[in-house]
Amino acid sequence: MYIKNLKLLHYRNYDELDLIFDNGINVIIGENAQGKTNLMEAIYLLAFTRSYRTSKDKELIQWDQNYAKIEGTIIKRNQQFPLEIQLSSKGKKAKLNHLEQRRLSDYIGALNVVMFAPEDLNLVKGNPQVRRRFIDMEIGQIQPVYIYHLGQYQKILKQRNHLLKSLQRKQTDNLIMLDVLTEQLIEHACIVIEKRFIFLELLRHWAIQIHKRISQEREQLEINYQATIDVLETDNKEKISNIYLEKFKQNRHKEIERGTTLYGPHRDDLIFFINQRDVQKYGSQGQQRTTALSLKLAEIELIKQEVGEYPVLLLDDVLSELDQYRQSHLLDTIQGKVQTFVSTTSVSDVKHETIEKAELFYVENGTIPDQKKG
Ligand SMILES: Nc1ncnc2c1ncn2[C@@H]1O[C@H](COP(=O)(O)OP(=O)(O)OP(=O)(O)O)[C@@H](O)[C@H]1O
Repeated sequence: MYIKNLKLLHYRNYDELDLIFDNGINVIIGENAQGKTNLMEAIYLLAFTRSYRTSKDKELIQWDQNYAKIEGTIIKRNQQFPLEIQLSSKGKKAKLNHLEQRRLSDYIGALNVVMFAPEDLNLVKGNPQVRRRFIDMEIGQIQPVYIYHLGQYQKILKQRNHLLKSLQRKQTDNLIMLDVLTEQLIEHACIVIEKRFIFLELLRHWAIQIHKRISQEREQLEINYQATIDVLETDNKEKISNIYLEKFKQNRHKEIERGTTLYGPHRDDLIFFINQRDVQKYGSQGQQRTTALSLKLAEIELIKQEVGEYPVLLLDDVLSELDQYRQSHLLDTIQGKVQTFVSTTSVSDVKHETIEKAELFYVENGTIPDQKKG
């Protein structure tokens, strides 16, 4: 799939923008603070309805305006799909084929995007939240129903935590309510964890072989899921549910004492091993980068496998962070099959052969003077 055109209105530092893109490589070039990342962010927003930089939609609206609009047409299975996001003080609207989609899960998945930014190099080294976000976003765009279950899980988790806090402070003794919320929580936890296991198996399939290739057959990558309960990836939902039930039963006092939910997918993590050693603890910076790159490339292949088309790739300021070898590997892999947006302050950061074939967009203070108008 690819994005044919993008229109921005009052978005960040873009007053009005109307661009046509190449279905190959598009390079966004500009000095610092001109609007390169804002453009990448707009494409990301079109896919996920939210930014990866802020949770406050208000920040996305141009300072002196009270609404913003992002429109794009995607081409998928040789058909055109218009997408639109409207932001205002009244909230957010997401339209697919000109029709407003009330449920997030009815919109997400229309446009598949894989984002690779310098923060992603932190995927291995960073905190567990970064890795959970990575799997949640990826599963969500392949299987939008996952977003629904995750949303329900988080909603119940919040209620349960609130109740545990009240129990801790002895403001209530409603243990029946705790049982009800625990049961509801487990129901969605099981679906979340089961979908994560399925995703992980697919991710492993691609990431391990890609990592092997980038490391020139020297390194064997392993990816483990670390849960807060003793569970096997082969366990079925019923078994997982029983394990959770038992865990919560045994630790009721501990949870009340701490005033929070101690078990569940919101506390799970991924652990990466190279040649059987924990990469987070023992890996060199290079090995951590190769792991992050392998995961991103695996994601691209996985989406192709599950959705039937390659996603759009956003490389936000990340090429300069990769050495020549890793950059070549990345660009050679995607060339000719994945529509890619590369942002950079200097064309010299991007391989010459790539620049030669790319469409170039020069950004200057929220405008692209030579834009190819849609
Ligand atoms: N809501 C907004 N309204 C108007 N301008 C904004 C808004 N939010 C951010 N900006 C401006 O957008 C610019 C930043 O753009 P962006 O983050 O895309 O920079 P960049 O070109 O990627 O730069 P760098 O190379 O430094 O990352 C800044 O000048 C900032 O002040």
